[in-house]
Amino acid sequence: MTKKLILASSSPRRKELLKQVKIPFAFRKQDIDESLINTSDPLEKVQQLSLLKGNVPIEHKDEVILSADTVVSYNQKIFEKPKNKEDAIQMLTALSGDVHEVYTGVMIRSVDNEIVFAERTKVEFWPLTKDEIEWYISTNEPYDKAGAYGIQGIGAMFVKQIIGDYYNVMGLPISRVVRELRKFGVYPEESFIKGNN
Ligand SMILES: Cc1cn([C@H]2C[C@H](O)[C@@H](COP(=O)(O)OP(=O)(O)OP(=O)(O)O)O2)c(=O)[nH]c1=O
Repeated sequence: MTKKLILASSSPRRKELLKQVKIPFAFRKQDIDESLINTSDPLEKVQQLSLLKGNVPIEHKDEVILSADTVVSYNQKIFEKPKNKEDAIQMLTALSGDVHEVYTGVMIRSVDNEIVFAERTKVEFWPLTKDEIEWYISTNEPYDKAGAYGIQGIGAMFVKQIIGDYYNVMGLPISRVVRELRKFGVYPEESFIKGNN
């Protein structure tokens, strides 16, 4: 029997990506205290945060919970969402003309199973001018995004090349997620690949 996916994330990108591959879901979220996680290792951090975010109650035995967390890592520093304009300027100035990594941690949990994993994508930025950074921030695109940019939006113009999953940068490595969800009995609607995993 197909299980019911519950997304424990308010990220519009994650909703969009699940819809893109036609996986139906409902939404359940609770506020978490992100300061509880204080590791400086990005791989550890996104996995621990996805676990914390996914700690919502399972209300029915057929439910499967999905949660995720994304950070940017550059030069031993972790960039989350910028708190203000200065923060965004600092992040984009650091990322300019260099390679950084984007990590997304994912947690999938049912009544009798749980997995946590993370994907890493390398992103290289073209050199950015001060004016370009100022203008970009004035569009307000950076504020709800780790590292102060959106690869899927205006931020696309900064990206020289990537190695790894593009959708991982957007906040959810969707092709891996689809494969892992199959193991939990969650499939795209009217799936022809059901039972074929
Ligand atoms: C680098 C990058 C990040 N992002 C987004 C993905 C995530 O939504 C966000 C990082 O914040 P997260 O804390 O991972 O997620 P969120 O606060 O948006 O949602 P929730 O905690 O409810 O799950 O940055 C992009 O949309 N594009 C990009 O290119």
